[in-house]
Amino acid sequence: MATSASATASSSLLHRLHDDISSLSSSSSSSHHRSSSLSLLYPHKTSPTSPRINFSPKCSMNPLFVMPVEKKKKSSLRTEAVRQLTGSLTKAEGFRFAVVVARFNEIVTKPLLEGALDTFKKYSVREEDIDVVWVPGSFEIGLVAQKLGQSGKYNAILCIGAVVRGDTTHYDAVANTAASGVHSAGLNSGVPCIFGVLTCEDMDQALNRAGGKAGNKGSEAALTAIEMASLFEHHLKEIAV
Ligand SMILES: Nc1c(NC[C@H](O)[C@H](O)[C@H](O)CO)[nH]c(=O)[nH]c1=O
Ligand SMILES: CC(=O)[C@@H](O)COP(=O)(O)O
Repeated sequence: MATSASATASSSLLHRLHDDISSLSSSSSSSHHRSSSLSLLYPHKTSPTSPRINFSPKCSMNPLFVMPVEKKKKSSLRTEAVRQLTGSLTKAEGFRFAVVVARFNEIVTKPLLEGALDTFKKYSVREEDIDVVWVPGSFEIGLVAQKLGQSGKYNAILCIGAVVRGDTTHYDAVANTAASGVHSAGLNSGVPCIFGVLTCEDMDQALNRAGGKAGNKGSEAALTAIEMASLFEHHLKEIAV
């Protein structure tokens, strides 16, 4: 509640304000201007020429009136503060990576690998912290990725291959197995295994994604490896398995 001294101070302030407005309204030319200018000051006014001022402490016009802040209702759907965890791309120095790369379609997988290594270097990953392991084809990637993940030596495993459709349904077996193999390696080892294996209808599609007009998917996969390594190292390591 306002004290009597402050109530007196506020009422003289409001009177002065009222006098100013009266002089304003008598000098203003158009009733519209008058009512609009008054409405800015007296949003609850009852008429343009005789604004009503309520000195009640509960009145919003009283300068001592404190608008009650509606107590934020806690929703069962949301907490007060939502934590958001994400991996950083700026703290890659010191991370260790293994790269499993298929030799099949080497004309494609070699530039994919080079794109990945360039990206690791750009993000300060040391050369001595990268091991490259060659396998015959994409079908073999999953098993080797899991073995490397289970070694506990790496922050992430990057898997690179190029599966290109031929005349038979062999493509489906290799592509599907490569994908499920890399996925299982991550789940079984608990180490991020990144799927950088192209699955393409023809060689043009593959070359376009190995440094051609569609970019370099090996480089993109290396960025994913860095982000996942950071997420696990900086945010998920303490979480009990
Ligand atoms: N056709 C492709 C293959 N085929 C080979 C398999 O990956 C595997 O090495 C073989 O079946 C023996 O187990 N591999 C690719 O990476 N890309 C292809 O297009
Ligand atoms: C993905 C494959 O295995 C494929 O390249 C093999 O070619 P094809 O189906 O003509 O034997």
